[in-house]
Amino acid sequence: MPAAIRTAHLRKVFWGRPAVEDVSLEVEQGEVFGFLGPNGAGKTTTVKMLLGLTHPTAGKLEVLGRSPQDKEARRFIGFLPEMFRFHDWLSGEEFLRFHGELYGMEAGELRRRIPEVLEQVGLLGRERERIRGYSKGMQQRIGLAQAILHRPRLVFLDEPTSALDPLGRREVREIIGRLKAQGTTVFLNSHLLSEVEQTCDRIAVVHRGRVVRSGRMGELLAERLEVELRVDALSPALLERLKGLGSVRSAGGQGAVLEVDSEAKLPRLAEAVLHSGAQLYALTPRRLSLEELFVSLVSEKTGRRGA
Ligand SMILES: Nc1ncnc2c1ncn2[C@@H]1O[C@H](COP(=O)(O)OP(=O)(O)OP(=O)(O)O)[C@@H](O)[C@H]1O
Repeated sequence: MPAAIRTAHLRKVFWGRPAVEDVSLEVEQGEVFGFLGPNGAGKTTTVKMLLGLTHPTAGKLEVLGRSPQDKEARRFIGFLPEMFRFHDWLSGEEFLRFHGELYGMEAGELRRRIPEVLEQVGLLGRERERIRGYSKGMQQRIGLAQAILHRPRLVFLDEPTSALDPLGRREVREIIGRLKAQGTTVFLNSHLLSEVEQTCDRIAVVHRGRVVRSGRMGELLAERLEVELRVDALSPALLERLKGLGSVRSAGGQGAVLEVDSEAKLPRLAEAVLHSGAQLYALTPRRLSLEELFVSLVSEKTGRRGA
């Protein structure tokens, strides 16, 4: 089975300025893959190359084992663009029928499939209304229905929940879960990191056009820990030792909070305290959330926090 997406050293330059410097990705079929990065990192440009909407300046890419320009490959791909807003004079049903015909679906199949996807996205009963009158959340739902209508093997979702309330977001997470259960690959682009954390199997973080980190969600989150240390007295010598073991976030008279890159550092922290002659009252490790990991990764490269 070919990878759903494979890129090697993908690069795109607009008017002499690189939007994507060097992106190598491998997404297996059936995975939910999160593609993350701060504004302007090159995510949309990468997705456009994967969809065959813009040509790379350099590098290689394959989607479902084929070139994105290949018409056959396109039949198996679904796409929900960000800020989805067009054909709003059509009713939801007309809009889906129009897209189904573009995908080459037969009339009978469309009659069966349209109510199914409307149900999945929670719009059954509203399909006769014009999209112009839909709320932002309903517009995002009809866009999602369009992206999955032809049962794609690979679906690109660009900020699929930005206009949805918490219930709507949960429903989209459920839809993504069902797509995964059916073996569909989902390539998700989102700034809502708590959602990505709950939804994705693997992620890549892109920054200034380069992949700065990628891997399985669980493994990436296990890589870094925040540790709270409490001691009877934090001497300058102990503080120096702590700085050698991790990145100190805050330090006071009787404690410090620092970030370390593995659990193996925990006994070494305890040793450092004991060797300094201080009394260890507490050593409390905590895993970082995806949002904290993201901020940490991006700010390491730029010196910017709170991205
Ligand atoms: N058609 C274009 N012509 C010139 N520059 C472009 C074009 N498209 C994107 N860029 C530039 O390339 C860089 C990457 O943009 P891109 O839209 O890929 O980022 P992004 O990661 O999707 O950002 P966001 O999260 O804000 O959507 C930006 O500096 C952008 O201004």
